[in-house]
Amino acid sequence: MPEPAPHARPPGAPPPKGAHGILRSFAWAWTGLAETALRERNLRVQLAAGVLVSCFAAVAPLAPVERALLLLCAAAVIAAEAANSALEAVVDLAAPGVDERARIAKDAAAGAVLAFAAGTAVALLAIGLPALPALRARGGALVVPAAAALGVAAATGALPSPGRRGRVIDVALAVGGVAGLVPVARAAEAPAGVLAAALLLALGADAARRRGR
Ligand SMILES: Nc1ncnc2c1ncn2[C@@H]1O[C@H](COP(=O)(O)OP(=O)(O)OP(=O)(O)O)[C@@H](O)[C@H]1O
Repeated sequence: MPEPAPHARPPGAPPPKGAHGILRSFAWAWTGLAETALRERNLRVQLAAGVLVSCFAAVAPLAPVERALLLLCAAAVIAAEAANSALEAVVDLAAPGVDERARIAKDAAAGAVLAFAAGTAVALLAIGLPALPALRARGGALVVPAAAALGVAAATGALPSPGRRGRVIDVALAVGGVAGLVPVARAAEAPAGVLAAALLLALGADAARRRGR
């Protein structure tokens, strides 16, 4: 049997740092989010909530900085949940059994997610409540976009959920989600929120594609 080259990487080992392009790094980061959505129920809930916040930011009459703040908050909650999941994995690797330091680390990381989520809720109230009279004035015109936003959120949260189901269900959820984005886009005052909702739906759909691989 031939000897392996002295500097050959063992199978499955990560490539040396800096030996790949920025697109490859982006793809791994995206994979990390998709796989976390498959594992963590909390992240699936946050993806769905992120869709609702994004649709609100798209449709409500807000200043650009208010829209940006809401979208940033939604992204921060998702980022915090991904970091929390990473920390849990590292803690389980370092301390597989019950350990007081493991508990402290996990609870502190969960607290970071809670802080971001609470901040987002407060920002939503502070920015969203003053916009309600203007939204109410648009009356029935917003019923369909609001129902569609709920549908997109439900599809985004359901796509990565565990359980055995046919691919056809996933495809129906993804197509339904895309169709739901259309009325939201039509009612939107700015495209950034629609783009954010579409990205979250794409993440959910990609996670579903990876399920059972
Ligand atoms: N190795 C451990 N040693 C001691 N306590 C632990 C350990 N792992 C978890 N715990 C405690 O149990 C709680 C729940 O742990 P679990 O891993 O189920 O987190 P979780 O509820 O899924 O958290 P999250 O919702 O952030 O993913 C932790 O917050 C922590 O208080």
